[in-house]
Amino acid sequence: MPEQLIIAIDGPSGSGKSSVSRAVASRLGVGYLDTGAMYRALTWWCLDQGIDLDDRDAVTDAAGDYPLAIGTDPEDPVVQVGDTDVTQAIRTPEVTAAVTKVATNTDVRPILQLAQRDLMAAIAEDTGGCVAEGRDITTVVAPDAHVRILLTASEEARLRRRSTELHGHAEAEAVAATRDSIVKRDAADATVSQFTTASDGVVTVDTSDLDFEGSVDAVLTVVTDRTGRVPR
Ligand SMILES: Nc1ncnc2c1ncn2[C@@H]1O[C@H](COP(=O)(O)OP(=O)(O)O)[C@@H](O)[C@H]1O
Ligand SMILES: Nc1ccn([C@H]2C[C@H](O)[C@@H](COP(=O)(O)OP(=O)(O)O)O2)c(=O)n1
Repeated sequence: MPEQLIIAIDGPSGSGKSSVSRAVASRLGVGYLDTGAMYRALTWWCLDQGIDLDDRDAVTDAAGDYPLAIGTDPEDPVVQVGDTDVTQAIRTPEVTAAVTKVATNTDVRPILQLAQRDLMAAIAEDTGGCVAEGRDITTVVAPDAHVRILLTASEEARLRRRSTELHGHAEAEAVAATRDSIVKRDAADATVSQFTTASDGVVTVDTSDLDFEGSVDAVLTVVTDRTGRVPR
């Protein structure tokens, strides 16, 4: 059994990465890293500072020195930039619409990827492990993780979940309003990361027909099979 348990989870928007990863980290008693929140917080910072997201160099400079403090407690992952708590602000439709410009800036990515590796090591040192989730964790940030999972779900299920989360229901109008933020963003994000099919050694967990607890259990089963670690 590895002393420090590193778990990498990738997948498209709405597959359940954040919520499932948090629950998995809690059940294993280890820390959590939401790498998407780092791209979102950088986007929020650029918008707040009046940095033009089309100015690749300016955004790259910001990536190197934005004052991010990311919470790694899976029960309460607070995100702060400077003195501002941006936990909610980074989930607004404005940031969601803009984040792809930052995430597809190929000069920004290596800077955040390096920061993510350092954070994962620090979290593992502190808590005995780390569950990190995003789009390129299994392939680029932590290809040596003890457990690597691609969390997927059908487009229909992902639209239904996000629509319910944002609008309280999944009626046709709400699903249509959600479509761009899922489908278009995934297509753009997929140009810089490989999260639509599993790379060698990455286990696919399809949650289309699972409820939330079922998804958590499916991931924990992979963890136990691979590492012998039994959740609490
Ligand atoms: N297996 C599941 N069944 C039903 N709802 C789920 C499932 N997994 C996640 N959800 C819900 O779907 C929404 C999107 O999940 P989230 O974790 O934000 O996905 P991602 O981080 O992949 O974008 C959340 O409201 C979450 O509670
Ligand atoms: N490791 C990562 C994590 C997120 N991203 C991108 C992909 C998304 O458009 C944004 C925000 O990611 P986030 O996981 O918060 O997005 P969703 O909530 O799943 O829709 O950042 C990335 O390119 N690489």
